[in-house]
Amino acid sequence: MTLRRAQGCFISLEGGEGVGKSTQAGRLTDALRARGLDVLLTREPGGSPGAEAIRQLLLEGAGDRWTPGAEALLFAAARADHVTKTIEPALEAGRWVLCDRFLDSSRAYQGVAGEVGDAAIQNLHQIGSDGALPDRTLVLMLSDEDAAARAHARDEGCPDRIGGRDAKFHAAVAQAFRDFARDDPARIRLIDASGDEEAVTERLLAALSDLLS
Ligand SMILES: Nc1ncnc2c1ncn2[C@@H]1O[C@H](COP(=O)(O)OP(=O)(O)OP(=O)(O)O)[C@@H](O)[C@H]1O
Ligand SMILES: Cc1cn([C@H]2C[C@H](O)[C@@H](COP(=O)(O)O)O2)c(=O)[nH]c1=O
Repeated sequence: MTLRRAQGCFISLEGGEGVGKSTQAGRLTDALRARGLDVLLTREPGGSPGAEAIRQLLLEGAGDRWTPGAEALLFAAARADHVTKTIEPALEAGRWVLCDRFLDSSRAYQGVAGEVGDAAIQNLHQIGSDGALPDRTLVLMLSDEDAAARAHARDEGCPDRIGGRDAKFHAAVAQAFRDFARDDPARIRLIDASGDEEAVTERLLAALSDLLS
């Protein structure tokens, strides 16, 4: 489903742990605002009061706190609240929405790496959020080693419930994002996340050039 909007665009930033999404979400928001756009920066899980409460349930506690299916349902419930309360109203008001993670994180983490299955994740998204999709999804890609080093340095060795999963899980997440981009090149673009922050922001802007003209 295409979300109703006056003139705004819905952009999601995706990728594995530590690739620089949150850093680039802030930088890209500034760059788009400097072009005169009214941008709402939001994130998942979270982005509305209800979804932020669910974020705590998802990211805190023991690794086995939820079954894979329960985890997928919680992400879908948080997303449904976020889409209804935050994303849709902003797009209807003609704003741009930049979202740090969205559906493709559930497809990669729960659907593929967590083995719930892509079709099941898409079904939950249809039920919860009417299948709403971004206009463009930019996936930051970094070698598994460099991403793990960045995340480790940032977290000081104390990752959250999902970030702390093993290297095999995170490699499966990264491969899933590559596969999604191959299967849906019109929406999903892979972006090289290596090098300095400014260079990465320029690559992201280049991947939005058709939407900015
Ligand atoms: N281009 C870059 N070069 C070097 N370090 C970077 C770069 N971009 C971000 N970092 C650093 O890497 C760490 C991870 O960045 P950030 O938190 O933005 O990643 P993320 O993709 O949002 O991670 P997560 O999904 O795990 O929250 C931070 O300490 C950040 O300062
Ligand atoms: C939206 C979404 C997120 N996750 C995971 C990915 C990360 O480990 C955390 C979010 O932490 P961040 O520092 O805000 O990136 O949650 C997931 O497994 N499934 C999802 O749908």
